[in-house]
Amino acid sequence: MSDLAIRAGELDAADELAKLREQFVLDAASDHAADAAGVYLDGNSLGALPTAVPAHVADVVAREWGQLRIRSWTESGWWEAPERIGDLIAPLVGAAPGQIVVGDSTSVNVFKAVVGAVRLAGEGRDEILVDEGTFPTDGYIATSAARMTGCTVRPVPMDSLADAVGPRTAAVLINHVDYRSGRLHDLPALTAAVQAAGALVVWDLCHSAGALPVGLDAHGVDLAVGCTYKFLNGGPGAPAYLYVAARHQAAFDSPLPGWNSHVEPFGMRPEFVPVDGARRGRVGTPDILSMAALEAALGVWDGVSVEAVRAKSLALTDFFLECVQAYVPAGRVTVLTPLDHAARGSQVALRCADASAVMEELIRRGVVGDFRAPDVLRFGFTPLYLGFADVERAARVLAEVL
Ligand SMILES: Cc1ncc(COP(=O)(O)O)c(C=O)c1O
Ligand SMILES: Nc1c(O)cccc1C(=O)C[C@H](N)C(=O)O
Repeated sequence: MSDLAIRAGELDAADELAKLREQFVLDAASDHAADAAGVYLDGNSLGALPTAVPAHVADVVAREWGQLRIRSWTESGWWEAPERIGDLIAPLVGAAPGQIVVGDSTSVNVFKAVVGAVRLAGEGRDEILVDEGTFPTDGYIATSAARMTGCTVRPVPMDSLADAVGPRTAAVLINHVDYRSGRLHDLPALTAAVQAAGALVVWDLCHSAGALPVGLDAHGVDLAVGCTYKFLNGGPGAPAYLYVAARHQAAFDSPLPGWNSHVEPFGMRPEFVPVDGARRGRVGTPDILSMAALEAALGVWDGVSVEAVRAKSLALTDFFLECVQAYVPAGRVTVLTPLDHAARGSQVALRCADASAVMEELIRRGVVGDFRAPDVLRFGFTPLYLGFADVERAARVLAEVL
């Protein structure tokens, strides 16, 4: 056994979060090659299945839908689900209750948040800034939102964002963690810089929520969105969420007012009168079955602190980098993810020739990460269910493949 494999065993033995792995379904019916136990490093794309989910979803289907039918909207708490589940996510992103509503996709919530931010910014501001490396959907939607609000959209490199924001800027849309490189952007400093110029900031938390502390309230963020199928393990297509800071809620003017965000949904009135609070971010009927899976998945967080998860995430990525350096032939990969903890999310991205073929072979051998064009191997680290032995094994298999 190598020194690193021995160290991995010691680190796992000392890991306070190691027990949480039992709350996930991992490797039960895996069909990967028998000589390599599976390592799931793609929780930054689709989190693993929490064991509590199937029974809860089955109950919602069989009893709440099957037997109670329409009564479940009131008797099973279906109607309140978007805000109730929003309040379960709130502590994970540092928000007080009453500011997060769950529903729709991240893309749709980006639209609500960006148009909402431009409207909140008021007259005389006609520019939306987006971070240059943004996940594509955010850029597409910001561009469309700009067309619809009479704004122009300007992609800016993150290092010059604080200088780029100015008196014409209405809103700035930033990915908290860059999906490709894993770089963590400085939310407190950038929020302050945007607001000092009189603009509003919208943070996309897809790659940070559930992996590291966000501190939405503490840092005075205006609006935020995120998905729940990555580090929150809500399942494929799980509903996303929208955060509107309490101080903006009364003036938040959603571009997608629906009957669910009406003050009196069952009044069936022709004119729209928005409801107060987080519910104003709703549009139509909540997707109850997906919400049921998400609600059960969030139970994993009972008694778990995001700070502990962050500490383990950094330890896992540090250890992976150390193993890669020790095992992989020099010069074969380039690390794209910042080494500085303050600038690192919960993934490691490696640039590598033939990255697509390399990832295909890794997956065949049971080490599941993903490939992002043109040449990036991406490995996501979910501290709730990954251990140090997994990490050591993944680096060893990578070296074998390379
Ligand atoms: C940063 C980021 N924003 C948005 C999305 C897209 O979200 P959705 O498919 O929920 O609209 C993703 C991933 O799919 C993402 O990584
Ligand atoms: N949402 C996804 C999907 O429906 C299929 C495959 C991948 C995804 C992803 O989430 C991709 C992810 N946002 C990324 O960072 O690349």
